[in-house]
Amino acid sequence: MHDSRYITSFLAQEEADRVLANLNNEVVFLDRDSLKFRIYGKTTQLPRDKAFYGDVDGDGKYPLYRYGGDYEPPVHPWTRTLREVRDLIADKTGYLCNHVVVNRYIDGADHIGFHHDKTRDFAPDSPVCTISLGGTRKLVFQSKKKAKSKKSGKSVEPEKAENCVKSKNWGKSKKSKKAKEEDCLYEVQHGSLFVMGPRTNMAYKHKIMKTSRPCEMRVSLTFRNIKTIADGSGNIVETVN
Ligand SMILES: O=C(O)CCC(=O)C(=O)O
Ligand SMILES: [Fe+2]
Repeated sequence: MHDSRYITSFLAQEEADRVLANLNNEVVFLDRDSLKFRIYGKTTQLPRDKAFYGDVDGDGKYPLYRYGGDYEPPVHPWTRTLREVRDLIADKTGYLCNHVVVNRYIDGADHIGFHHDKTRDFAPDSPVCTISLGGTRKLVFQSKKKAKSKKSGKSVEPEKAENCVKSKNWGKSKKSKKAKEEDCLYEVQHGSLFVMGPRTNMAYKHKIMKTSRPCEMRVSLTFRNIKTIADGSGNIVETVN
């Protein structure tokens, strides 16, 4: 799909197991109550856990990723394992990231709805590199053009993508009417890397679907290269290009 890539076994099974076990000890997640947000006038808890880590220097300067919430959570210095994975991605793909959002989906009810990533703080043309750990979940893309054309009644062909699996009854049963609206579905599995390019993020919305099937906890590491740097008090001090 456009400029994205899905690499199933970026980390070997044992390596992915070790990374997940280490992160369970190292990462401190924010309280879900601190991440409450308003939707349609109602205050709702975020349906996943989050934590922010990255390049925090000796003076407390850190990469600032304004992702759209009212509250800018603190960015902690890399843990040993997060830095290790960041370095591995840089070695293998050439993408050097200075920031990661760790998402934890405890069960199938935890999810992230359709959205595109806010890019105002991204280094130009940089991708989002996502490592998946734990339970397999469905990552779904829907083209913004198609969502629009649904309103205008015009049809738009979905793009063909490599490694993009379709659900079993994709487009067949009435139940999967929703699936017809989705262009591309990846079953993001333990140890995989999804590189979402800037053009994909611009042309598509993405989500991690809810599921009613039993599923293991999933942790995703969403690495980004952030150009906006803030000081310890949260004031923007520089923009690196
Ligand atoms: O958990 C994932 O793989 C996706 C998370 C995501 O889309 C985001 O944090 O913006
Ligand atoms: Fe996202």
